[in-house]
Amino acid sequence: MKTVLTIAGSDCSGGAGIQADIKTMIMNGVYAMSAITALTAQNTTGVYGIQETSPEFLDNQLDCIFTDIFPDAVKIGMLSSAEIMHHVAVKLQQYHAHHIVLDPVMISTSGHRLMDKDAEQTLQKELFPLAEIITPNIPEAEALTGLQITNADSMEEAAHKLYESFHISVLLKGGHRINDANDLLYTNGHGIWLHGERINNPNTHGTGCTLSSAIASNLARGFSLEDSVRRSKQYLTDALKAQLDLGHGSGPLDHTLGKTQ
Ligand SMILES: Nc1ncnc2c1ncn2[C@@H]1O[C@H](COP(=O)(O)OP(=O)(O)OP(=O)(O)O)[C@@H](O)[C@H]1O
Ligand SMILES: Cc1ncc(COP(=O)(O)O)c(N)n1
Repeated sequence: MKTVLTIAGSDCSGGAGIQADIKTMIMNGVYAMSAITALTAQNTTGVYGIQETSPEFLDNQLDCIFTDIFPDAVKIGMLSSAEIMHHVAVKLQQYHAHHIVLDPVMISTSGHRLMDKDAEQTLQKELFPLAEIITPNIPEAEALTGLQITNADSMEEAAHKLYESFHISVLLKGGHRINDANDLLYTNGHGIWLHGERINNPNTHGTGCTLSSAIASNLARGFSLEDSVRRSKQYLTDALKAQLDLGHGSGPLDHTLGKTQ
């Protein structure tokens, strides 16, 4: 069985973060492991507290994982501070980790900051160079490029700029636009539009975590980057289509695709 590690924050309500990642990995046919960067107290209505893991304890988790069950791919999610980022970068280099999928989680859907503003530079300088692909949403791509993204052309411009600046593949997610669910994969010097079916479902908590974990799972299983992204987008669409409705806010996905109902 192929193995995947998520380095991310815990969402106690189970919709995003580590919990969404592990559910996704199991459903995408890999063995899931986790190194927890922070505990969050959150639910479908918002984020009510963050307790960061100490950098030394994060090192301890990563050492335990990499010296025993080596991951075939790594997904990186919430990293709340520059210090945590630095420790993750050092360990990933020390162990020659590969197939790294980096979701630059900055602000939750509910509007809460999950990454210190002054950590954005460290993310770009220390972690982007290690990644095979980054998966920003539109607000994150705007923050990273300084461009305003209002349509398909400006999505292409921003993805191209990120690709040129960091020499890595980019999946610019279009979920924040209201009329479609089209994402742009920029790789090997050109953009590929992935046209998605917009599902009428207000419960989208954890879509970004789910997509990046599915991509890491598919890369671990040996699929090409483009195939991994396409398969993952289909999995996410199916999870939205299952129409789970839990909680008082933007609820979680049905990672089982309706199979347990
Ligand atoms: N209503 C929807 N129907 C179909 N696909 C969707 C819908 N909303 C979002 N998506 C898809 O979900 C994925 C994540 O997109 P989005 O831009 O929402 O990322 P995100 O903001 O990082 O997610 P998160 O909500 O976890 O922060 C993309 O593939 C996007 O196209
Ligand atoms: C621990 C953790 N990681 C990531 C997210 C982003 O997910 P979303 O934007 O769907 O709230 C989150 N809310 N919590």
